[in-house]
Amino acid sequence: LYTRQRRPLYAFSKAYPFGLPNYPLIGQSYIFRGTDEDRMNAFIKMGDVSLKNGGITTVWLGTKPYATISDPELLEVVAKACLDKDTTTMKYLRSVLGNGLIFAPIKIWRPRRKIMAPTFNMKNLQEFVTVFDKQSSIMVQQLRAHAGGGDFSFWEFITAYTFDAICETVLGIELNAQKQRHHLFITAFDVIIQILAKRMLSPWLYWDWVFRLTSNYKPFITQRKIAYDFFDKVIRDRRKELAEQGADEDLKDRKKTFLDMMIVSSGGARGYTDIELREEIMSIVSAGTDTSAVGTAFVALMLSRHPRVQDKVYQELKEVFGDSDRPVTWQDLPKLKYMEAVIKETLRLYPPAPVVVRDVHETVVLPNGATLHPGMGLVLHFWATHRNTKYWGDDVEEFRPERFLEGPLKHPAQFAPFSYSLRNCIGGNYAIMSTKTNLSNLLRRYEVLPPLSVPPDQLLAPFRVKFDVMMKHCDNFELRIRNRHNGLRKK
Ligand code: HEM
Repeated sequence: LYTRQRRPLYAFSKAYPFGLPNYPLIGQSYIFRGTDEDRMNAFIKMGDVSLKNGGITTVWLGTKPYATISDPELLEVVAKACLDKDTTTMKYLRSVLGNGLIFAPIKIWRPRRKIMAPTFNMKNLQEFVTVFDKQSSIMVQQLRAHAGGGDFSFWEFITAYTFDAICETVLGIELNAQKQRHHLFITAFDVIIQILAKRMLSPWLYWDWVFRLTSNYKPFITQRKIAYDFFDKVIRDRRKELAEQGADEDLKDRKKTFLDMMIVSSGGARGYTDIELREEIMSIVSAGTDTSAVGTAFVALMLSRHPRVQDKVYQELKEVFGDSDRPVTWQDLPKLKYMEAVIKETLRLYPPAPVVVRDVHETVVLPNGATLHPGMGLVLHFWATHRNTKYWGDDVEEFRPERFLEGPLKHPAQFAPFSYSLRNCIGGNYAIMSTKTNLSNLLRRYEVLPPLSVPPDQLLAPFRVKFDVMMKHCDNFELRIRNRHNGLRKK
């Protein structure tokens, strides 16, 4: 494997070493052995070494070296120069999402991003706030059984909320995941993600013939079909409805969904095929559900550990809503400035997508003189960038939302939970608006408290986290809630 073309890769790795043995065929991928928590710890270790080495280190996954970046100045350059996702690890996600925006090769990605971008404009997002409000009010109702009770997992409530909100805004259907639980389609999604996460970080499963021999293959195929059938039916029904109305270009009088808008913006009946539509719709659903749920759930955990911060959020809610339990409107959201700082500070410490993996196709010279070469991979390490003391100061591990209210950051790429540059998250504003609406309803009704299972002297310890295709809390986002007796809610 040591050929002349690969010489620069070895030279790079020598200049920015990770410091662990690099074995033939598996490289350093053995650091990802073990549980989901071990996998996240391996990513954290990569980030720590990168920070210690001035924001860059090299980790070998199989026979490919990955430059791991944690300095915003370097991150800014590579995020712009290397737009293609890493084929080695991401092709397995493509085996489900096809050429959907999130993993599409760059040639397909460009025109598709142009079609999707306008559907996320602010006016459309504002209309979705009524859906966020309706669905989060259901969540608040469902939580009643736990008010004043013991520890419970917030995860199942918040994940059902995001599924309901996403399915209504994207597809225009009421999934009712919050009321029904265990929806066939959600189970399918869960199983697919678990299997893909394992495959992506296990080079020995990269060969299809090996994967086919494992016990994961059959459930993967079965669940993928369930997911496809679900989306295909929604798309067929929607097309039919639009055709029956005889005006698939005119959405003026109906409540818009991403599916409708995508049919229109791709060119109506002459635009996206059903498969292309399914790819795009599945991309939004899969990119938008777990990420938002993880983000909001970590905010709730943080508030449960930081009562003074929670008090300030509550005071702000009182200023905006007074004593009313009225629905949240889009006009309320920009007023919740402190809440926004709390959300950002949580995303800084616990970014739901802690890393993004890209490919290097052309030579790129970095501001520190390092040169990336074709054949390398790239890890944009947001977790570590968010802990870079050069930009954040020595209190990086502290939860201090005020840092987002103290004027502009030192570098635009030092805070990148939604990634950076052209291929960043298209749903960042959607996520913040959905989270703010959800928290406004949750926190007007309940106070969130830490779980009794965690000893008081451990409450401010960093959370134990794990990685499937996303970062999550090892203890399933356990907390307690209590009704606010002095509260705003009259019901
Ligand atoms: C807290 C919530 C969220 C986080 C932390 C997050 C984070 C990210 C990240 C890190 C990427 C990868 C960007 C890259 O490769 O550099 C991404 C891409 C994407 N996200 Fe999000 N996301 C969130 C919510 C959402 C929501 C709510 C939606 C849709 C409703 C969404 C839709 C997408 C799509 C479609 C892409 C692919 C964009 C492209 O490749 O052009 N995300 N997101």
